[in-house]
Amino acid sequence: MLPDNTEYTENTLQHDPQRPGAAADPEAVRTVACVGAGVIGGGWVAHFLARGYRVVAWDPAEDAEERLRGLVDAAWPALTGLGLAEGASPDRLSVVATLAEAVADADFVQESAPERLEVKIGLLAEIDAAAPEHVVVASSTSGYSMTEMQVKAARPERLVVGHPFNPPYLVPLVEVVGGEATAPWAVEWAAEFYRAAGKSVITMDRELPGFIGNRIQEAAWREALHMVDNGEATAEQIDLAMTAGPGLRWAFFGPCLTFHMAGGEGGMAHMLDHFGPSLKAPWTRLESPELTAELRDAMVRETDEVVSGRSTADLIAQRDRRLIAVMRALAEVDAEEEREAAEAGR
Ligand SMILES: NC(=O)C1=CN([C@@H]2O[C@H](COP(=O)(O)OP(=O)(O)OC[C@H]3O[C@@H](n4cnc5c(N)ncnc54)[C@H](O)[C@@H]3O)[C@@H](O)[C@H]2O)C=CC1
Ligand SMILES: C[N+](C)(C)CC(=O)CC(=O)[O-]
Repeated sequence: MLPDNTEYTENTLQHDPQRPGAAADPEAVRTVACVGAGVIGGGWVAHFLARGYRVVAWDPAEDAEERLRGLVDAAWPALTGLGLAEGASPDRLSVVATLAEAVADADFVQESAPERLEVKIGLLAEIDAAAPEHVVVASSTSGYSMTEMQVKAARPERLVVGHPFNPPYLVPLVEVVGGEATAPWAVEWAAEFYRAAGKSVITMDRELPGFIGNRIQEAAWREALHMVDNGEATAEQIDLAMTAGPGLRWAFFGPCLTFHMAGGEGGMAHMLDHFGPSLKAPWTRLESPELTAELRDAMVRETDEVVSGRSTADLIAQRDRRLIAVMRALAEVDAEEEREAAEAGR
């Protein structure tokens, strides 16, 4: 990101005749509006503040400002430990009384309101009506397609999905995808902006229910629900199976590379030839269980056992420390491998 007094002079995006000339360079964004400031909106606020942006937030809840400032204060030590951008400060946050004020001077808008389609449709239309016309607006939705959400906006071409992972101030991934009425420049702009803001970006060229990350983790989640529903495994066993098993590997090799290694020297080809037929057995029951009241209650009860009295604030602190530890450890290994490669002249 550029300092406050930097003037935007050059367009780094590929030329797109549809793109309004006034759209700021993604690298020159100074002010981000965050609409909705709960778990995810608040996490975005903390992230953008830590990257040195000015953030203007709006949330209709009465206690929103207090909650938001509490979230930022709780995240700040972790963010400081990771390294703040120059000038980054919680003092650069303003919480305003209206949506119109929040987006009036924004260079980018991140919407993180409740996951209800009618709320998203109405809110995106309101943001679109109030925000400067060249500004890209992203929704944090974890499931709706932009095609469904942009139907009432007058300028749907600048609306994109920017799907984060919790907490957005630590987990780097954002999935960016447009709807049928979104212009390609807006998708490209959002991806470049998120990269400039320190995120790891996947740009999707088509809408997919659940995007990519949720599609994968919800497959695991569906199986967890099945097992609890059938009394086959407890929440504690499911969590341990993941954290002491596949989850540990997935922090650095994804499921494809992990299973490539399951095939030894023969790699993925041998893995599929060897285990393919037997892997089909569990696939045959991959339909969603009914989320009955009983299953809901069993899941809540068992998860409470895993929580075992810890407060949400304690869990957030534990989660953040562990995420940072994993990220630091991986960064150290990366640096060590780079040094070794340089020494070996690779
Ligand atoms: N919680 C999670 O793990 C993730 C959530 N998301 C997405 O982020 C979005 C927000 O979810 P959460 O932060 O979890 O929900 P949340 O319930 O924690 O926060 C929602 C916030 O929106 C505010 N709000 C209510 N009506 C509003 C309106 N009309 N306009 C603006 N704000 C309004 C509420 O006061 C609340 O502070 C959803 O679209 C969700 O799918 C995406 C990734 C992960
Ligand atoms: C639970 N969730 C579907 C809202 C989760 C996400 O969308 C991403 C995440 O943080 O895991």
